[in-house]
Amino acid sequence: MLLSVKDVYAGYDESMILKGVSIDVPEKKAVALLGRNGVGKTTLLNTILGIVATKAGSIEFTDRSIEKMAPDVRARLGIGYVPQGRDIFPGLTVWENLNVSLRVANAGKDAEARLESVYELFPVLKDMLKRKGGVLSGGQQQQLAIGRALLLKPKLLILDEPTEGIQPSIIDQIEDAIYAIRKKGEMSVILVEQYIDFARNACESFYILERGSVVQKGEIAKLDDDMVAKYLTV
Ligand SMILES: Nc1ncnc2c1ncn2[C@@H]1O[C@H](COP(=O)(O)OP(=O)(O)OP(=O)(O)O)[C@@H](O)[C@H]1O
Repeated sequence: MLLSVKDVYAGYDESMILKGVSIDVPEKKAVALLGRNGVGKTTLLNTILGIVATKAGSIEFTDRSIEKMAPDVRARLGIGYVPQGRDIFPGLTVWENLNVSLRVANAGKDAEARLESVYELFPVLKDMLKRKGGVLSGGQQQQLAIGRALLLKPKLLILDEPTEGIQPSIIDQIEDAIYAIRKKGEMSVILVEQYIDFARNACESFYILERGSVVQKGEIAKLDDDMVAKYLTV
C-alpha cells in the first residue's frame, strides 16, 4: 500500500470527528472518499496531511509512520493536496503561482518537463501566464491549483471536491484532466467528490463515511444505487 490509515481517531478540541477510520490507497490507484456533508471527509484529509492531529491509530505512507510528522514533512515525502475552494495566490500571476511550486519542488533540470506536462493538461494556463490568479475564472483557478500540485510530482494527489462551485462547462475540463492524470498512471489519488458518476469513472475503489466512520467500502463497481440512496443522496 502507498497509504494505510489504520483505526484513526481525530477531531477538534473536545469533539472527536473520526472514530476509528481505516482506509488503504494502493500504489497508482484512485480511491473515492464519499459521504454527505459533515461526515468527516475533509477532517480525514486534514489528518492525512497533518493539519489535524491524529489522536489514536496510525498512518503509514511509503511504509513510514507519518502520523506525528509535520505537514511540510509529509508534503516532501510526496503527499500533494488541492484543497476545496481552490487555494491559489490571487495577487500573483499564473506564472508566479506555478513558480512557487517549482521552487518548493526544487525541480531543477526537470522544471521544463514538469511545466510542459501541466500545460498539456491545462493549455489555458499557458495562455494566461501573465494574468493575476485572482482574475481567472473559478474553473481556471481550479486548473491552476491542480497544476501547482502536479509540479511537486506527488506520489499521492489529494483532491477535495475539485468540481465544487465550478461552471458545468468547465467541470468537463476538470474531469478530463483528472482522467488524463489517471491515464498517465504516475500517482495515486484520493478524490472527495459529490458527483458519483465522476467518482465511478475516475476511481478503482471507494469508501463511504458516515458520522466519522467507514460504513461501506469496496471496488467501485460495487457502489450500487442502494448505497447511493442510503448514504449519499441528500
Ligand atoms: N475547524 C473545525 N473546528 C471544529 N469543528 C470542525 C472544524 N472543521 C470541521 N468541523 C466539524 O467536523 C465535522 C466534520 O466536518 P468535515 O468538514 O470533515 O466534513 P465533510 O464530510 O468534509 O463535509 P463537507 O463536504 O461539508 O466539507 C462537522 O461537524 C464540522 O462541523
